[in-house]
Amino acid sequence: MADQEDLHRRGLMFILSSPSGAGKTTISHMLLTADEEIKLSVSATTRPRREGEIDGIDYHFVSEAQFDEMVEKDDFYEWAHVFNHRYGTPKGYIRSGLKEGQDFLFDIDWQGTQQLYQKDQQDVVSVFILPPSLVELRRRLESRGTDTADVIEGRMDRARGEISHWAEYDYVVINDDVDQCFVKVREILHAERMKRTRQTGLIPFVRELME
Ligand SMILES: Nc1nc2c(ncn2[C@@H]2O[C@H](COP(=O)(O)OP(=O)(O)O)[C@@H](O)[C@H]2O)c(=O)[nH]1
Ligand SMILES: Nc1ncnc2c1ncn2[C@@H]1O[C@H](COP(=O)(O)OP(=O)(O)O)[C@@H](O)[C@H]1O
Repeated sequence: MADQEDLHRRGLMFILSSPSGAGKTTISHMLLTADEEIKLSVSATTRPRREGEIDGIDYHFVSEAQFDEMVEKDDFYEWAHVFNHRYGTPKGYIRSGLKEGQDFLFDIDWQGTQQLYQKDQQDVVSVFILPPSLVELRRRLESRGTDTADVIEGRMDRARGEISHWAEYDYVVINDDVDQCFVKVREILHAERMKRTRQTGLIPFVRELME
């Protein structure tokens, strides 16, 4: 019989993706505040820090040379080019955390999502967040006030391409009202945790019930 250690549920890799500006950072923060059992997988990026972002909390902000070195050392689970910058998920503590049953939230794009699915089918759960319209998407990017007009145009140009990957995700949620969207995302997380195939820790308990 497998020992108790093996019977713990492995952690979930819970992915939120969306076109830029649809609200995944907002929903991620709400989820991380409401649910103490999930931690953010903090990505490394070569993009400049935005006002209000904290190094090591929102991202690990690294230079091009530091990113190159991490790629060479095979330090990433996955990495991708997005908007002229590079973003990657450091393996680091995620690997051991998952083994111990820690759930992680990933705010990554469709390229990263595909790479995680290739590596680890059964622990990945992916959610794609859609904006209610492209007009509203532009309004949100403008109202966020973190990007120049050129950068906003670039993000709008890429939005259609990103949305075209929606069918590769397990779940799709429209972020019209932010509170309603958050509740839906949280319900997905709760339901996925209870999936029978993840409840290996219950095996001894169920055996006892059947005796
Ligand atoms: N593949 C991959 N994508 C990432 C990673 N970290 C962030 N991203 C994605 O990079 C894109 C740009 O992120 P960011 O510059 O923070 O802008 P945002 O779209 O406004 O949140 C988003 O689609 C993120 O989900 C990562 O580690 N890997
Ligand atoms: N449902 C919503 N209704 C109105 N504004 C929203 C909603 N969700 C997010 N926002 C706002 O839109 C902007 C972009 O959201 P953000 O979470 O940064 O998007 P992303 O991480 O997908 O780029 C932010 O200013 C945020 O406060």
